[in-house]
Amino acid sequence: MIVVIKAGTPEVEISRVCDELSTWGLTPEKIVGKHKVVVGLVGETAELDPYRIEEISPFIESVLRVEQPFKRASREYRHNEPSEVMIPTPNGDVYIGEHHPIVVTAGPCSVENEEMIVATALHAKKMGAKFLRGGAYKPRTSPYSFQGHGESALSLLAAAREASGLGIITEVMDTPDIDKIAEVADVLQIGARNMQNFSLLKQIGKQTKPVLLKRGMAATIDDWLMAAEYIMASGNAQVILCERGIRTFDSKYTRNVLDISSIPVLRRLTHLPIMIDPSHGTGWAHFVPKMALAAIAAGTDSLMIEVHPNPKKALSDGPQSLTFEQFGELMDQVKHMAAVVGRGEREPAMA
Ligand SMILES: O=C[C@H](O)[C@H](O)COP(=O)(O)O
Ligand SMILES: C=C(OP(=O)(O)O)C(=O)O
Repeated sequence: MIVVIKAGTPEVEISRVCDELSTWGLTPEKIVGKHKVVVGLVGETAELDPYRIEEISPFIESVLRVEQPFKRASREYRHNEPSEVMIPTPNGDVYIGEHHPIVVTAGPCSVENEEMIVATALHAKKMGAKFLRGGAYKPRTSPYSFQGHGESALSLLAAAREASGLGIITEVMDTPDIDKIAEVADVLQIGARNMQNFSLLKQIGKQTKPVLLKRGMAATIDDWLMAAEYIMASGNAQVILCERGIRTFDSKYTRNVLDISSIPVLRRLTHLPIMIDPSHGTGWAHFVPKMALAAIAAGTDSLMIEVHPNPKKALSDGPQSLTFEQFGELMDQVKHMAAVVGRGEREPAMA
């Protein structure tokens, strides 16, 4: 349920409404949007009569039911206003959300050594990316495949952050690793394979860094939004949803099927920001640029692109990684497409 507060209502009156609703055994959450303040209500609201709530205060405009099972993640919960995630990085605060320029995250699948991760970070920065991606802990299909360098790769990510000023996005696979990864990462990634690891979701929701939640390869959009709900219900509302391709009957030409239609669907269902990963989505470097541009045209807020100094020698995901040169070309196209849809970098205002 949400309580829509009238414009211009004094703070003290909003607090009074929240205090009263707390005494009813509900958890009120004040959400300040660009146009409205709403109070989200979580708890046993099924039997509650909205008119009884409206009677609490003359400052209440309306009381609406949230019909979706994912309450906090639903678009209704913010009265149709998109949320944004703000991430402080050494190069400045980066916003990901519907009213902001397209943000690009780039980097290798795995952190292999200091030289390659720093070189990739510097190139990504030069081309306009805002985040460096790279796995220290790698979820691999085969136990015999390279599993990532683990903890020692975290200090290499820290070195790349320092050299480039880019924010770091890296995956957490296991609950005991959360704190040490959060010391280095600006955004914690939950990978496709862990999207429904509920104990991990609950723990990641208890820490304060933003979370990139990848869609499970066989997850419906409702499953995915319920996974986001787990994180939000544990206290962390800074969730970005990342579509990375789903499994279908046809895996002959692409590794996964990138569900571009999830973008407008998510827009309708949720206020959360969206990222698209065409690298895992297609599995082939050749297809990545077209799908990246299609994702911008369809309304994504951000992209995740795998880039490697020498994809042929990559320890993981080489075939889907762009070379530096290919990434530079793609970034030129991204800038054009972003401008076409009104999501280009804003020019600094003239003095
Ligand atoms: O991003 C890297 C993943 O670990 C990789 O895509 C897993 O794939 P694989 O282990 O099936 O090769
Ligand atoms: C493992 C990764 O991706 P996914 O979870 O989407 O397979 C990754 O981005 O490193």
